[in-house]
Amino acid sequence: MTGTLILVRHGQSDWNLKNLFTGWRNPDLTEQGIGEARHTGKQLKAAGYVPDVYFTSALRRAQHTLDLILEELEITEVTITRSKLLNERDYGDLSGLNKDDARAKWGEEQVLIWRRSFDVPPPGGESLKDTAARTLPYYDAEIVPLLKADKTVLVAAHGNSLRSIVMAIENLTPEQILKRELATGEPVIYKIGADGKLAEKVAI
Ligand SMILES: O=C(O)[C@@H](CO)OP(=O)(O)O
Repeated sequence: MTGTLILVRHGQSDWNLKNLFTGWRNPDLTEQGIGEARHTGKQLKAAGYVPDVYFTSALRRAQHTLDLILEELEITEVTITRSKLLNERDYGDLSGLNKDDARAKWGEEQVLIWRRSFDVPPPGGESLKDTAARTLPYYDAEIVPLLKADKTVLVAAHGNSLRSIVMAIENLTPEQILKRELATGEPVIYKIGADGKLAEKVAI
């Protein structure tokens, strides 16, 4: 028997569209982002997924994404656990800055290091390693026991908070996770075995 884990990055946010570092700032979805979230819900419904348990972050763009998925799944009676431990990586002093302006100021290479290195945090913010240090204990304590009990769990969260979980589940190296991008609204689906480890990655 296996549990099913569905990870969904939020749809395009207003600050994704404006090309701003977002982190813990709290923009909502754009019209495109709303469409992406609805599309995810429709895809999951068409594939027959009916999650038992729902998690999201403390940020609006992820919560709104989950609400839209639930609407498409036509699920109204639901308990949602919202935790800031699933929040996006904190971008610190870069939050709110334009990514192109940051490249012009600090150089392409430095900005890439801040964005995609494993353990170099942006000034005043979190590295992916720092993010994993809060997401993974939460995942292990709150989500893995449900998966071991054969539940289907949906987590609507963020590019980097989900990358930290994907890295652990797929046992990726820091070099491999650097290159892994999660598209807005694109679900990643895993079957997780009774040992809590990856049994199978499922295409949708
Ligand atoms: O701004 C952010 O919080 C993230 C996700 O959009 O950006 P990046 O792709 O640089 O990790």
